[in-house]
Amino acid sequence: MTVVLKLGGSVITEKSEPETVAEDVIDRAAAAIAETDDELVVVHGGGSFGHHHADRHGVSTTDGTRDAGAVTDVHDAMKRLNAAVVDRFQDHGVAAVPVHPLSVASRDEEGTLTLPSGGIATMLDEGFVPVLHGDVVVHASTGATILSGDELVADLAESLDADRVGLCSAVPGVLDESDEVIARIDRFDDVAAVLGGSDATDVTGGMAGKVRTLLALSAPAVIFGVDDLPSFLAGSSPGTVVAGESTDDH
Ligand SMILES: Nc1ncnc2c1ncn2[C@@H]1O[C@H](COP(=O)(O)OP(=O)(O)OP(=O)(O)O)[C@@H](O)[C@H]1O
Ligand SMILES: C=C(C)CCOP(=O)(O)O
Repeated sequence: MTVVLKLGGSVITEKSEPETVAEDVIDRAAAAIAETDDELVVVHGGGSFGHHHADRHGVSTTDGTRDAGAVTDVHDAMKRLNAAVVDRFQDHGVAAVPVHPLSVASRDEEGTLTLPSGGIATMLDEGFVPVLHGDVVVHASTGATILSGDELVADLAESLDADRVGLCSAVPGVLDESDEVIARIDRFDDVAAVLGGSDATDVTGGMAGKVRTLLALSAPAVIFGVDDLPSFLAGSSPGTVVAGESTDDH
């Protein structure tokens, strides 16, 4: 079983405080991940590391930069967060290894992502847990733009033919107007009215972007909070199941 798991930047960092890691949350995630026998790819978001640098330099998923210093500001911040995650995972016995998208991924002029996944597949075969992160990537005719962890998840889910996809976020699922968790989303229009951006500085779209991305996948995807991570990794679907029209379980 191949599982792609995103740890939201809002969960693993204190999103309101620049470059602050939520160590307790990373430790809880690591302990849960250490228990799974599945082949697991982890992707993490930017939280208080990537987004404010991107915002400061005016870089988004579509607005690019040709300023190398801006690229390294965003990328280096994400590498610092990635190193913190990988280190703590290894401390818990997880065979985590870092993968930095800037080094391998690119977008064409239309913004379509190419992320070679052969190395990641071999990491899985060899028992490693690749840990990727939202990043800045080169973009034809635009310089470099932001690649969100959510987009990475979607790309990897398809290229690795993942069986399950999970997004662990700061909320227990997608919430309706009464703040109740919506059990299942099949169509964007059914929930568009309750979907907002992110509470914090976030250049990649918050919850609305997440739901749109996940609806396009062929594997069923689940959005849940960190308390439900052990349950997700044990095979359950806590929180909100996002099952698009192309999803296998239809
Ligand atoms: N209907 C909704 N239900 C739940 N959360 C919502 C909703 N609308 C907007 N949000 C916001 O979306 C946020 C989750 O998106 P966000 O992009 O912050 O997540 P993340 O993936 O954890 O972080 P990052 O993008 O840094 O990786 C929630 O914390 C909440 O503020
Ligand atoms: C801002 C950067 C570099 C990462 C964006 O990834 P996300 O937090 O998953 O949206």
